[in-house]
Amino acid sequence: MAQHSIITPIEYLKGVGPARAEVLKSELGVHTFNDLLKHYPFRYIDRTQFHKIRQLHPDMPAAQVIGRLVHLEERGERRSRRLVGLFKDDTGAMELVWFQSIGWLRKSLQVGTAYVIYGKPNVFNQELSMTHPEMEVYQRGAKEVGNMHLQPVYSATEKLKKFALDSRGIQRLQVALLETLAAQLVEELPEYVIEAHGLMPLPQAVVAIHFPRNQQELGQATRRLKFDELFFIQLKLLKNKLLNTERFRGHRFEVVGDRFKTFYNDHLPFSLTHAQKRVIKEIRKDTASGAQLNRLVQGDVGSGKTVVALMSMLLAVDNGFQACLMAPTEILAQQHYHSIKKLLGNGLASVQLLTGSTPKKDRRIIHGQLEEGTLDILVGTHALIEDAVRFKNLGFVVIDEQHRFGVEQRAKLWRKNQIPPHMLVMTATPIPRTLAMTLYGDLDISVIDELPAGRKPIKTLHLYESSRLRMFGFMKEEIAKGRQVYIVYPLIKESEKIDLLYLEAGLETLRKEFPLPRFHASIVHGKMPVKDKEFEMQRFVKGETQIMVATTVIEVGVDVPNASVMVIENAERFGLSQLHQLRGRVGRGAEQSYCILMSGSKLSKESKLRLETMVRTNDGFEIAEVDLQLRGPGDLAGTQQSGALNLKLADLTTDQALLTEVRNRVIQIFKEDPKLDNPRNTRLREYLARKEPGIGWDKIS
Ligand SMILES: Nc1ncnc2c1ncn2[C@@H]1O[C@H](COP(=O)(O)OP(=O)(O)OP(=O)(O)O)[C@@H](O)[C@H]1O
Repeated sequence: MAQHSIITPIEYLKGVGPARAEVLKSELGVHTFNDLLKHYPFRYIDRTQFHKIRQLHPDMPAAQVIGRLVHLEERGERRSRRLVGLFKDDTGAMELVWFQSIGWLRKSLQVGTAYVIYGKPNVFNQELSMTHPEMEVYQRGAKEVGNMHLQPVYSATEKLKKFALDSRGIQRLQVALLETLAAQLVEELPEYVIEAHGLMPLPQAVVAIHFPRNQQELGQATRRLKFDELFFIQLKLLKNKLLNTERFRGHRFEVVGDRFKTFYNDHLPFSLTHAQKRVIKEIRKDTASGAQLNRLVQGDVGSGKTVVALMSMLLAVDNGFQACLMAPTEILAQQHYHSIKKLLGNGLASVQLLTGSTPKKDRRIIHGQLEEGTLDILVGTHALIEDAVRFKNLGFVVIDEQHRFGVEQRAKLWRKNQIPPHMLVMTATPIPRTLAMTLYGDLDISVIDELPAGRKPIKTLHLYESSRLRMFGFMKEEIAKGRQVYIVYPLIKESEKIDLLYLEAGLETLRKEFPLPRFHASIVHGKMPVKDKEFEMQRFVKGETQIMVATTVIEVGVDVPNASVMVIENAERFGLSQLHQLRGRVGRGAEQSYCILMSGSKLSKESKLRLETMVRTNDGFEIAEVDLQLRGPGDLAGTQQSGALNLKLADLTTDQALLTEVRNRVIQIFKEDPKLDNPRNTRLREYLARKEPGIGWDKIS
């Protein structure tokens, strides 16, 4: 007989076969032995807790009772046909009711026998009852000798189909599976790691997660398996990071030259925050070290990332290299280009913009300048990674809003030079630390955790439609003070048509409320040609219009310090981080700023929580944590493509402490034994060479 392993297709498991395999595949995504092994119970029935009938109450989610079935009869006709049993213990009696499988139950249940039953207590016509309880013949002494344990409950397949599997059916398959794989349940972590962290042995943990004998055992098994999941992801990520610094020597930026200094002393219109200074220092240290810089800069909205990027690029230019900055949208690229030009003034460095809509003629000129090396800094969109774009000597790359670019695109820029350029990734989406460690475990992380001095916290209000006039009045007051206002409408792809209708209806009301010539508005939405968008944006930037009506194109990066009010229409339709990003468009100057969240009155619990969170706090990291809890990491921008989040047990919101413990361990391992040559790390070396999944972890792309 062929040797089975965890990658064996599921049909070869005893009790499965081709037909049932199809059901397992299509309904539970279980294709292999491994998939079934990791189809963990979603809860356990505690077979050690019992109730007496007198203690039962309809508020209990479920209860377990030992008693005797003293009567059984069928009642009702056709649709109301049911099987009713009378169940007694020494404190009382109750009815058990079944509407399905009546024939089969009549045959299998025995009046006069003692059963352990499990189900939800109900009260019907003031009588206590249980519908469709699970029934198990009670074995005398079972409770006393303590071999009743936690019973796993699995998510099951659709009940009524042929070859369906209920939780018990899956439980039986798990038993068969664990027997078949018994010889292969071997350790995957080095012994000293298991010992140092007090971990339950893997073979035992795998069995105990499915069939725990008690809560304590379940706790230990869960901890062990979570540890493995996180451990192997970290191992891979940190190994990559190590390889990068090892294999890729970086350009050494020896000097802090004239441009950097002149900019700092003469051009900078404000003094840097401590956080900005610290991050620039970190970057200088990296680039002087001779190793390639690979760093993620996280900063909350408005924390001043652009200046940090610019000063890093100047550092490159001072050392004879070119630099580029890639943004995810055309508008953002334009914004960066304009603010960089403005900050630099004349003569410090040459800057150009390259996007999809750059005319051919200009493109050619830019391409030429790049290859000759006469162009210092190039700002743009995806257009930067096209093959036609060749640098003479690219030394530094800044990527704004990393999560919109895939890792692959990052790599493409990287390959534009023989020695790869330094790579700085900036993200305005605060990523909770745990997620950052998992997603960007291969990058160093810097955080700009301070806003420029003098900023007043934005005041956020949640208003319903009934307060619309009040809101308009407030807008007028602010405009009268010389400030500018954003109004944002949702624009979600699937319902673009409806959204455009909203936008148009909203515009009509606005025009009535804010008539020309007193008021001027810019209008920007996704359907407009880029040129028109840019024109409208610029009118607002220059202060020619007081109101900017937009769909979420202004979500990231727009910088108009004079804008003091952000009104978000249908705010309940936005995600939390999106709301936070939008709010970040105001509060960028010294004035008091406001964010007004408009919503309908019928709100789901989740929408309410989102809006409440926004009103309560301005802290991007706190908001990101709530967002993570609400949506799970899979939904956070960009995480889908990471592949690193294939976690079955570990939960990034609740297992932060464990993740830190794991990560520190992995760091220490590489510190002591970078190549994993030490025999005690053999299992880890083998892991890194393997392609197929392991018992305690899944394949990691
Ligand atoms: N140290 C500072 N002191 C005062 N103002 C600053 C400072 N640093 C940056 N700014 C200004 O703050 C505003 C926000 O900076 P920037 O656009 O770089 O933010 P950001 O971090 O990119 O935010 P976002 O991700 O929201 O675009 C800009 O107008 C910038 O000129």
